[in-house]
Amino acid sequence: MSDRAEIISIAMRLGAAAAISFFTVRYLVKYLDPNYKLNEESKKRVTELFREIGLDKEVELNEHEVRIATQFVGGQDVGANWSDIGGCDELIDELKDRVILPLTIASESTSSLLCPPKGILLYGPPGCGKTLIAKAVARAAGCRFINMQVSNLTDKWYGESQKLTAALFSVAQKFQPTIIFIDEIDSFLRDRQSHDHEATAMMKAQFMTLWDGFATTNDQVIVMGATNRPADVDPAILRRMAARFFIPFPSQTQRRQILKVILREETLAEDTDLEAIAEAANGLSGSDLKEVCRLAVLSRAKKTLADCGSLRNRQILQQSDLINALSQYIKASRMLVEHGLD
Ligand SMILES: Nc1ncnc2c1ncn2[C@@H]1O[C@H](COP(=O)(O)OP(=O)(O)OP(=O)(O)O)[C@@H](O)[C@H]1O
Repeated sequence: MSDRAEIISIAMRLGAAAAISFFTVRYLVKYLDPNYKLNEESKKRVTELFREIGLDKEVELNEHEVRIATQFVGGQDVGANWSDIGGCDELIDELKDRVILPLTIASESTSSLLCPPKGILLYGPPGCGKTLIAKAVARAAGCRFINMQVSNLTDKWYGESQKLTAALFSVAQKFQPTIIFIDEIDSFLRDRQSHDHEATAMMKAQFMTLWDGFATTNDQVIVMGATNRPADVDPAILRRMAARFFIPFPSQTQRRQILKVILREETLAEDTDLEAIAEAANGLSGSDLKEVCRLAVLSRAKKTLADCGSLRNRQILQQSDLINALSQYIKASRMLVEHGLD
């Protein structure tokens, strides 16, 4: 074989070896990376979500930031409006003064005392509208809303949780103004305990350090937590959430207002007495009232179907529909208590 042919043959063998190595390494990286599939799915979800939210700015995100960005609330969910909330007028006024106003004037204000609080705690019994109110605040203030599921910050691989926690704050900063909402903050940032797993303890410490970092800048990133058990929240966290709002069980007047909001798109019979329903619904939360209304509308739909064969001519919701739904709901709740499930 001539020298030339030999050189070509060596070059071809080297090329083939390089190609095989390249594809082998690529294959190994792809299938040995435990988060490969998750990262690919996250990228797709984020692209879709950003389109929904109207986020068209080109921002570089690393793989951890992409996973966090899937927690942005978009589409239907982001729609909470003040008018979707019943019976909380005083609270809404307070939120407008203490949170929305500072957020909207932040860019023109020269005093650091005018900046919005970096931590907000919404506390009170379950189902009384904490999440609803948090979303409405984000919407009114024109903020991005990250509904942080704590499980998304915990990763079984060493060091990943810290990278995800760092990504949470960097994503929030890149898309500010942002509200990071953490439901049941007591279960994540609960009183630090000696038996906390080392990685969990490190993540909590890092969370607080990053949060403190934001507290001293002009970045508009707010951590908003909700809890039914404020006494279980780590005191260090409580101290960082200087703005606290109590959302209690609604009073009778508030229950009537909530019913009015929930039923605003229904046609009610003229003699409907929401005050009487509100009185009989003593002790129920906003979420309970929503279920009562759903049951009432459902039973009316069933009657319409039986009478007319279709829902095209929907019948008017009667007081009796609401009364029956309420007693059905209360009866079921009592059974839950009797069976020790509530
Ligand atoms: N004040 C209210 N006005 C209108 N609807 C309400 C109100 N409070 C609760 N609801 C209804 O109940 C649902 C559940 O409320 P939400 O999830 O905000 O309660 P929560 O206090 O965050 O509960 P949890 O502590 O269990 O997370 C809401 O989506 C809404 O439909």
